Amino acid sequence: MSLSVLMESTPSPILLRPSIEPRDETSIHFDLQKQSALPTEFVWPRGDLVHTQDELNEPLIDLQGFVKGDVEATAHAVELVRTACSNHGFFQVTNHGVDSKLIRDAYREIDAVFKLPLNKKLSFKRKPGGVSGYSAAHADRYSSKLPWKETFSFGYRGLDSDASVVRYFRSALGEDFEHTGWIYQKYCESMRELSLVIFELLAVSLGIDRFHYREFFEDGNSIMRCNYYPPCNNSGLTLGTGPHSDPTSLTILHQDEVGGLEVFTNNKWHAVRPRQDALVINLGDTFMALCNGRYKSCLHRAVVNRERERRSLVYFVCPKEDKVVRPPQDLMYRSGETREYPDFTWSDLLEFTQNHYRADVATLQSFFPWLQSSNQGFK
Ligand SMILES: C=C1C[C@]23C[C@H]1CC[C@H]2[C@]1(C)CCC[C@@](C)(C(=O)O)[C@H]1[C@@H]3C(=O)O
Ligand SMILES: O=C(O)CCC(=O)C(=O)O
Ligand SMILES: [Fe+2]
Repeated sequence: MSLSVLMESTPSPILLRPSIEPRDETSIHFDLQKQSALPTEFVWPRGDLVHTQDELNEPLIDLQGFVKGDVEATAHAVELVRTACSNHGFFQVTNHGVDSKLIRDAYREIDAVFKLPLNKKLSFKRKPGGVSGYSAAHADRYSSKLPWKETFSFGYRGLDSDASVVRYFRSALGEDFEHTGWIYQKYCESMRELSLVIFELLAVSLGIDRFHYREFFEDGNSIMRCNYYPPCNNSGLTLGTGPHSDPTSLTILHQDEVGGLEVFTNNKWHAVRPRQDALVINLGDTFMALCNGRYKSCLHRAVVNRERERRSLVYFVCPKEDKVVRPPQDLMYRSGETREYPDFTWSDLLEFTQNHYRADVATLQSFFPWLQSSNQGFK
């Protein structure tokens, strides 16, 4: 579906409330776990709330054969990835090598964080312009279409010899959460390992050097985000996460058994079936630029429900901030393609999404004019 048509059917990108000075904190936090009526700030436009009964027909890719170098299994995985990524950029992987006990431990630990009293959670709230910390519905950043969710995010530097995740948990939440820090240190290390395998699979499917993307991301700095979606009395009027494509490169998401992740493709929303033994993989805007638009970064959202809380663990893979994002030469020469996107850095796109623009369906289209006008990038 062309972006312009998509744009008509989804809300125009909204700009943030001027992010120079967030409003007075005391007036903008919501305790979603104690909310009875739905505040108007959480009501979304009707066009964003279209309900779906359809399920996404994304492939379930068994990684075991690919990792072992089995020729037939690799050919099968490559074909499934190529088709899915050319269409909507979503697929699920099994035999991914991430310990199922580690995933269970990660949910148990983050449940304890989200169950803390609101004033304790606000003691480690996200600082303006930053990524790490707690947020209640992003109410300090936006003044309308607030997402019905609490989030807790932190950065993860690959090749992390100094256990920075543990140090962050200890400094932000206190000694009592050091154990939680170790669980997420291990979780992020597992996510990084899996992401590098996925990048090899993507490179093979694009017919380029198998290690190209692996080497590009090896020293990357990623973002771990835990989403907590409380039950909502008026779940049909709000969204847990609004329609967007991820500005990042690759997303590795585990959703609990409740379900709620939906993908917009073929002009309709499609639910992604929860599979506790699988991980959902989707491409982000930065990877779309890294493959010159061959593969799609796709619009998706998260819906909520009246009865059950829902959680998702989302690992966003990002390159080192200052690396220039451009597609590999041999992807361009072989097919004689012209460039779809100008050079940029993740540092500039992250700055744009954190301080100037709310990531939605048109983030890249809005980013490049900003980049040019604000003389960012190559100073
Ligand atoms: C770089 C990022 C910005 C967001 C977190 C990561 C990748 C996904 C982005 C996000 C989830 C897209 C929807 C809007 C958003 C504001 C959210 O609902 O959380 C986005 C994240 C963010 O800006 O914090
Ligand atoms: O919670 C989900 O299933 C989706 C969340 C998401 O898309 C995001 O955090 O970028
Ligand atoms: Fe997303």
